[in-house]
Amino acid sequence: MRAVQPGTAVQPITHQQITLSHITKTFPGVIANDDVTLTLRVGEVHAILGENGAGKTSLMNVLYGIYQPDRGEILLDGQAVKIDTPRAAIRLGVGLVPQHPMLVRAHTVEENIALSQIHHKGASFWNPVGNIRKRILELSERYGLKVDPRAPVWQLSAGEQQRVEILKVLLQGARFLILDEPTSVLTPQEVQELFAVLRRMRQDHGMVIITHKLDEVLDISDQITVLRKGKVTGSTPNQNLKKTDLARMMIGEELQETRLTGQPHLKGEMVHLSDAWAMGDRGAPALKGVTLTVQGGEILGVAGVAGNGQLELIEVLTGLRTLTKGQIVVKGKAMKGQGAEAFFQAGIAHVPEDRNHYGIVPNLSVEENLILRSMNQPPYSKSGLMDFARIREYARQNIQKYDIRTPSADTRARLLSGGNVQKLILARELESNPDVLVAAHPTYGLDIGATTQVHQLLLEKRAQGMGIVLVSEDLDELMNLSDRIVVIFAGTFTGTLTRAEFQREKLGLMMAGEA
Ligand SMILES: Nc1ncnc2c1ncn2[C@@H]1O[C@H](COP(=O)(O)OP(=O)(O)OP(=O)(O)O)[C@@H](O)[C@H]1O
Repeated sequence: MRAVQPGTAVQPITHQQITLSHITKTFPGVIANDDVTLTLRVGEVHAILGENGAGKTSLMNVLYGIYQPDRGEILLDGQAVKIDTPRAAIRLGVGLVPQHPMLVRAHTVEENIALSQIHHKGASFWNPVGNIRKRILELSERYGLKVDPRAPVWQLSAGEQQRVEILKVLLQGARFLILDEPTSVLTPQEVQELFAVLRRMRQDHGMVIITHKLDEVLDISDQITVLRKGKVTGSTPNQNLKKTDLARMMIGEELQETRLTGQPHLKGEMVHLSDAWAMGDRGAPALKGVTLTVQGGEILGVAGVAGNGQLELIEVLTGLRTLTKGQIVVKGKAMKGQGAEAFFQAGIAHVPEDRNHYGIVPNLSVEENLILRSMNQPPYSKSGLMDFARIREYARQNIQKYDIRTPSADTRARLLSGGNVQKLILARELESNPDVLVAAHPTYGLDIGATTQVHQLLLEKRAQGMGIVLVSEDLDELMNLSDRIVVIFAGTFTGTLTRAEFQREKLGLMMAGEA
């Protein structure tokens, strides 16, 4: 076998296009992809748009060798190829940039990249890190992928970690890159940096990007393909298109924006947090003396660039993190030192940021996940006996009400598409009728139709007297829905704005700690 230095492709891959041809993929009760044909070309960013559950991720899993199609084939420059494992995909020049970086936090950038090269066909194990550093620097320079090879991963921002993931696949010799919702973990500035990198990479690569954000699709893509219920409903070059055109292609209707109107009907103080201090996971204070009040009947927006303390704030408000100093009072009761269950019993529900780890029990069914909060209580359980007929009816109603697309109530929650998992969590938390909902990025991963539906639900709940803490990085969402917006920066609040004061530039400066 020819000894090849790690990071060097066995042979340079010069293919110009890869085609998914007439792909059909079914799962029990679902046709995820129905006779789909799509071509990725070097020199193009190809966006795939579609509602939650439309089949975008399944199609990419076929391209990356995770799923085997029932019918159809993959053609590389017109020649049929077999991609039956991710390793086969990598060998043929297909790389996947995961949505959430999967790096070893204690290792450096170059160690992580070296690890990813170990399975590279013919790679040499001799001094892998030394060789890789040079290649990283070359690629960083070529595509503007700024990252320090010697930095430990735990010190990197989400955007930097994503760059490491991109470098990983480039060093594996990828010619075609799959980016599944790459902007979901990024700040607006980081999105622009990523797009600048993609524009430079386009000269040598073909890329497919999945995103629900229509502005981003218009900004970055050359070609747009829309999937609906597993089928391609249209494919068009990105020329003279507007957001409304994309919405119509996706859902067959005009885009509607939901906006809060009228004064809030305040129902009194539900939560009072005063001079709250909490430690972050890295052992430094993440919240430094913040004070806030949430009233019933209002939506309090929390704006900030990720990593400025919002995660810790959410955890403090839901009993997942203990205050090191200060007080938290829920409906007049001091709650400091109590756990998440006590907070839930006190009336606080939570839509977590990391839905797969904290939001669902993946191996339980949709029905079991829906009833998780209340299965031991009447009317679903009496004298220790569960009323399965009632539980089934409850699940049926909520699957319908929240439009959770699932083959059945018995389907394991982990088999739902990302957006439908999010709808399931929202259904469970909102139906527990809390006094306060702490919602972290509640529309993250949702298609535009579902986003509108969630916005309407939040406004309805506000009108019914629920207090809502809405943490989001989407300024439009915050400005459309909030009664007040508090801005968090470096663990402190840089100010609170009321609706009349909402202004994008002002919020941006406050988020950067400059106002
Ligand atoms: N391993 C699996 N087993 C059973 N069903 C699956 C599996 N993977 C996907 N599905 C189903 O296939 C359909 C398409 O899902 P997919 O994840 O491809 O949608 P998506 O367009 O990526 O959605 P989202 O925007 O919500 O991420 C869904 O109904 C989903 O439940």
